[in-house]
Amino acid sequence: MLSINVKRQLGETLLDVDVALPLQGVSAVFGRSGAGKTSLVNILGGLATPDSGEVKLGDRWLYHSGKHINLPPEKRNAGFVFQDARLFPHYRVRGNLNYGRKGAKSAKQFDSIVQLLGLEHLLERYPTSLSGGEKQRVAIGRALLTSPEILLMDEPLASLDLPRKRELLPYLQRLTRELNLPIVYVSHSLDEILQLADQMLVIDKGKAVICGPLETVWDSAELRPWLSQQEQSSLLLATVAETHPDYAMTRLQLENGASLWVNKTLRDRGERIRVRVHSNQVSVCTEKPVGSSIRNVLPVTVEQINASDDSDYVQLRLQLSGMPLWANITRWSLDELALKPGSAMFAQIKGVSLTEADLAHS
Ligand SMILES: Nc1ncnc2c1ncn2[C@@H]1O[C@H](COP(=O)(O)OP(=O)(O)OP(=O)(O)O)[C@@H](O)[C@H]1O
Repeated sequence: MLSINVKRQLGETLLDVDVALPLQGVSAVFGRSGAGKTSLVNILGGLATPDSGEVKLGDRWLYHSGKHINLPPEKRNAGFVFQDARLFPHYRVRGNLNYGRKGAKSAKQFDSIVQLLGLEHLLERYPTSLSGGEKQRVAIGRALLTSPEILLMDEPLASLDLPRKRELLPYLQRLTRELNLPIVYVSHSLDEILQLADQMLVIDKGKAVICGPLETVWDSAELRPWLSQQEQSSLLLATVAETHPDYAMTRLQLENGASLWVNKTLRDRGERIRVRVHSNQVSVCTEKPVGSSIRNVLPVTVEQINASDDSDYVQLRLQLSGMPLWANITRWSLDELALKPGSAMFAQIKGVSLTEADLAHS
């Protein structure tokens, strides 16, 4: 585990976090601007010192105020990737990659990281000739070549425009799948977190609001206040079952056996997938609709109705045989359908609303 129990006064905000993150997969640190995400990751990397507390990586203390332990960054065995690549302009890509490379590491490791990040054809170039996404790939390569025990990434896509984000994301996905390296990944983008994270820590005003497996945090009441109506969604776990013979659509088998058609051709049968279903794209009917254009009609039970006076819509938490599915409906619909907890309904989800950005490897 990466055990973090630290306090640090940041201007008017007290960063006060006590969590343990598993040393496998990607732990996303999510929160609003100014929540304390960068301060936390800087503390983990030794770039900032807490006022008190402890940080333990596996069985090694990185910081312990009581024992007066505070390892400098270079002794922490942590790779760091920042928002901006921070490459040395006077070194070629090869030189940047070699910087900080542990002497004993083999040429084989260098080649495999260069290949993983698609840097082969860039090795002799200088940073000024690289795109933002290419620079970040070099920065990631440089961090990996220090053979870190953990990789700390502070919004590595934040400074890139949308096309460059799209270009870099698949490399990050490959890296997280192919390297057995725990990653702490700071982001305020749920799109990135959906694609990359296994765990999620939510920080608000310096405090850890919730921390746990991605699906649990995604469904939690603690996360909901952070999300706009458009961002509200459910995460369903599924397996690729079959592609449609005539249309570019794929049937996913949900964990409870139900089917979901999505607007993408996925050929890896049996592949495990996470599906994000936007709450605005889920409607409910009291009877099974006939003659509907909507491809996904699933029997559900109303579990919870969240209505607040300051909101013009109502959030329904539905039970889809053991899986939570959220729907946003109007108050008018709520009243007219006389919905109550326990009501048996049919949920409708448009196949066309489930696109590539909503699907992630699980
Ligand atoms: N050394 C410092 N002295 C005083 N205040 C600080 C210091 N470092 C950070 N802060 C303040 O602490 C708060 C948290 O900052 P931090 O950069 O960690 O937030 P963040 O969640 O990473 O934000 P963003 O998403 O905008 O990068 C901010 O209000 C910031 O101004």
